[in-house]
Amino acid sequence: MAKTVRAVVIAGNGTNCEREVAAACRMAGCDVADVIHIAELLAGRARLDDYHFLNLAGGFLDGDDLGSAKAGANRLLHARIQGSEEHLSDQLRRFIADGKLIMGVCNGFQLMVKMGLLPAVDGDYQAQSATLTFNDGGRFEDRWAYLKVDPASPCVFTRGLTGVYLPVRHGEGKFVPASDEVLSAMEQRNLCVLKYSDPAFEGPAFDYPLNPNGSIAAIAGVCDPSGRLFGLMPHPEAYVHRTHHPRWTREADLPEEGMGLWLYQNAVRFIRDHLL
Ligand SMILES: NC(=O)CC[C@H](N)C(=O)O
Repeated sequence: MAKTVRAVVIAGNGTNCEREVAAACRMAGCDVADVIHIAELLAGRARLDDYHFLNLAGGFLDGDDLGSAKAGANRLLHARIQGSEEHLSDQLRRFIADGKLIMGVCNGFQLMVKMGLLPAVDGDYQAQSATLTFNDGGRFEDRWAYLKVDPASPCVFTRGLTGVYLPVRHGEGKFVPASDEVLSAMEQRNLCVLKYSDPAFEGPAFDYPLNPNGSIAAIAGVCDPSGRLFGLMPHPEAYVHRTHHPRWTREADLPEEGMGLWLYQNAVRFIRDHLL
């Protein structure tokens, strides 16, 4: 296990992007990218402690009943490991305290926000301080979006990036902080990592269609103050190769690697530099 970069993707109860996320992890240089069913973790047959990089994939956890990822958040927060006194949340707290990385995509981002893992402005990873709710348009949005990166953000995953172009596919992508205080604390600490933007990545785009869901302050992705926990509505695992680009047959000069891969490569670089 020594010197190997180990990623895990949690699956089950309605996730549908776990294989793509695992493939992106491997393409970015993870030596291990295991897809583990949540039931395996709860049975104690797999442990978060064995990994450096936890991925929460997109999908429709519990059929979006009660609001996307709400039931899943309760499960991850309160479920006990069978035959033990330990809760899964104990493993999760240890994972964060050990300086490891977590990325939630779409339903995984909704899960992190509803658990309180993001934005966690005060470093309290258990109090929910924002939500992701129904798109302003009232419809599921399936399109590509331009995302401007905050260069001053502590986010590990976006280091060195200016902007990325990625697909979104969600019905509940509107990010809403619990209060103006939460929003201003997030802005002050540069936790609003990704904002929907114009195609040149010049500034945030507040209006539809560039902002597909009416997110407050055009927020598309958020990190915690450490920069090691990150969630975003767009799907980086869906653009890891040139041929995933919607106009790849018409646009010459597209690099071989898709822009989404850059986020995973930054994660691997951080793990090699700090955790091995
Ligand atoms: N692609 C996804 O992960 C979708 C998340 C959630 N089911 C929604 O529609 O908002």
